[in-house]
Amino acid sequence: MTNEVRLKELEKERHIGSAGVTIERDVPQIDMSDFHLRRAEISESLWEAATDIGFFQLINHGIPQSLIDDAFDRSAAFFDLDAQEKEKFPLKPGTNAGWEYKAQVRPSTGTADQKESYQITLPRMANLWPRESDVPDFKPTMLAFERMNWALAMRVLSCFTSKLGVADDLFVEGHDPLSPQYQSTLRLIHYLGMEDATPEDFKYWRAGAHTDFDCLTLLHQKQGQGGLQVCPGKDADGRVLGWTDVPPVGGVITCNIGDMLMRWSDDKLLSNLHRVRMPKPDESLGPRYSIAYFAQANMDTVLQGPKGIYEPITGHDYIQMRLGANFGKK
Ligand SMILES: O=C(O)CCC(=O)C(=O)O
Ligand SMILES: [Fe+2]
Repeated sequence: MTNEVRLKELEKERHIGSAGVTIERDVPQIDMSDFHLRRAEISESLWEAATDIGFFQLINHGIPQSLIDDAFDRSAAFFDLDAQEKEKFPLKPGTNAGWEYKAQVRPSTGTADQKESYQITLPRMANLWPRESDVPDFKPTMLAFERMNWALAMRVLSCFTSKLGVADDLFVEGHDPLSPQYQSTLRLIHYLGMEDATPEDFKYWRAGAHTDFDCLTLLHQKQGQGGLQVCPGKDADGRVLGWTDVPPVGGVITCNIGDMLMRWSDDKLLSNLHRVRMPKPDESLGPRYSIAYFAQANMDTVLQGPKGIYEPITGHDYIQMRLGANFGKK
């Protein structure tokens, strides 16, 4: 990979760690019901959002609420295990699989996110699943949830193909879940409760400002557990344009375009900054749980935009470059 590639995406993350101002903006809601009948209309709305703010929320998306609830419930049960139990499933740098505690340092802030996470990247899960007796139903719930998120992500991505002028099945082929090269990730996240925190602790971020590495992120939030803020870019002088709170509504899936798709679309689809702030004094200080599915093109997928303005890069090389900058690999 060239130095320009390395610099462009990573530079975007630097110098953006400060609090900034808050601005109210609409994050478009897109109704996915009757998808096959309404495909053209849905595709228009998705394109409009993805080429503008880069964020949108899906409603009537087809993932059953009972499965979302089960996934959050099993996630909390996993994080409730003692640290020495969770340490049996360590995240190995560069793998996006396993458990980490305050290990992700964002280039924008230089400090670790105040969270723990457990990541599921299916071909890399040997010895990383908790036992059935420790967290009953964890694996079957997560396998079902992972696959439904994949299917929804592919549905959304397929809506971009005709406008981009690429093959209808480009993204589905490029994220083939049956391939050993599959590297999309389901990440369970637990932001630590702040009930016993000191004023000093509030100087950190639950998740520092960043853009995602992937093609498309599907983020599940819990009703009332807010903090996610998005920023649609910078002005001509490189100042961020202000942060917008994304209301946490249960069952609604907040989506954003990631850097991999921005590059693959020759910068047509926009990957924008976001972060998770600490609760304010009048907000709940309790823990926050979220679950993100990151659709990341398979390791052997070659990312090359239709106009070819960037040099081709494999999914493998792209993700490794970004993981190295966040988890201190290499
Ligand atoms: O937990 C959230 O609301 C956002 C998480 C996020 O942006 C990420 O993990 O990339
Ligand atoms: Fe993110």
